[in-house]
Amino acid sequence: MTSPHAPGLPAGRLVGRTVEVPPASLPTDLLDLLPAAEPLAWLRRGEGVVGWGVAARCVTHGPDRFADAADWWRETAAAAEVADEVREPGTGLVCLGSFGFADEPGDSVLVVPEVLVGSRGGRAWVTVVGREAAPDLPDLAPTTPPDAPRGVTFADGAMSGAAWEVVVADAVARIGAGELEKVVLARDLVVTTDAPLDVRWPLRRLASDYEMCWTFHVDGLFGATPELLVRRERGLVTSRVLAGTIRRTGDDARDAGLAGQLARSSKDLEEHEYAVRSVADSLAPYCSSTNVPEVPFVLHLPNVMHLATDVTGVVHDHHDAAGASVLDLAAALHPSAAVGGTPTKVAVELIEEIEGMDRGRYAAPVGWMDAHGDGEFGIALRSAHVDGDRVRLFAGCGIVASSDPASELAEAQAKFLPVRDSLSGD
Ligand SMILES: C=C(O[C@H]1C=CC=C(C(=O)O)[C@@H]1O)C(=O)O
Repeated sequence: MTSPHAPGLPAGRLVGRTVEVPPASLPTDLLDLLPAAEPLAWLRRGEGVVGWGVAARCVTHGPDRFADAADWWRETAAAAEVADEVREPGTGLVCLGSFGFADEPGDSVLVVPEVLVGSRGGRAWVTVVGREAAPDLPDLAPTTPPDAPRGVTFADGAMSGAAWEVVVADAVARIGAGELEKVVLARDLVVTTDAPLDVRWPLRRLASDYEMCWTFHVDGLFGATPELLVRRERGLVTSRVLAGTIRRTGDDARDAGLAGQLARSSKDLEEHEYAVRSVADSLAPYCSSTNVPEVPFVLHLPNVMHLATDVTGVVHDHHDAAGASVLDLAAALHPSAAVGGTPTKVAVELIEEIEGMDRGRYAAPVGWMDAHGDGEFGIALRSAHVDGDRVRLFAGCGIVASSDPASELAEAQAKFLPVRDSLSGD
């Protein structure tokens, strides 16, 4: 079920080129290049891709949303003619994408920008894509900065905090009764602003305040996620698994003690183990070898700390076009136990039954992919969906048998902070 072209887009094969540019000719912050209309971004520590304009767009939905998008991409890339003088992952034809969490409702989107600017390892490039003829290279100068959001007000989304605690308690009871081992429950907040939000404002804040996260925006979904669902680079696969969280206090000495507490917490280690196992099991059929560290490390973010494990592997047949693409891998991994639960099917059904909201594209794959199937997809956490002057923020927590509803609510509040703060006008 694909809609291959956005209304108004001309038909015809994609033609373009990638040229190398001196990094010094670009602004230090690639976000400064973005226009207000339909900006696209995937950046970490100043490296990654930004884009604008729509050369091609595909919308899928339903249980086959990943497979339909992968088919569209293979066909689109095979028909395209893009002269690539750089030949690195992320050069040549590239799309950015964001997928729905659940099979229904909601759309998943892939966009090929007309202009994409990339930067990695000291090299920078520009790709331009048009229909039947490659467009001229654009002037790469900073655009007019975004206006700060005004009149920002916050309200509960589908549920108040108190009602959500009752739902968490219900999940704990069901886990205690043996129905499942773990479920990740989320809630939403609704923000309204006086005028339509210019998403470049929160993007700049998130990229500078959460530089160890991947800051993204695709088709209204923006955020800064610490969790890389999967990276595929010339056949090498990496996945950063996060699960198990403790809030930071802002006092470095106390936080160091809390990090030790997190690393020894049986509740958090159990929650983490489910997430690592779900990722390793899902990658195994696609890889000739995988490496799963036995002990997690503690990832420090400004608002929270997480137990983290980097799982790595080598894709079968990666010299062959039949080798799994990063999108195939993301589809196989979604939803991992960091956002669904264990067993997956029971957890996803429980989420649908008791969470009381539509997750949209929160907690699902978001990222980019090139014509060789290399790319990066993160899990859209610490994220929000903007629609004009209305923004929906999301945050969730892994629930296991020993979870305490009040602590989980406090953890969810801490996970709202990155996007909340990014919307403040100062
Ligand atoms: C579901 C979220 O976080 C997941 C990822 C890392 C740690 C988690 C936790 O400790 O509960 C969650 O599984 C979220 O941030 O909305």
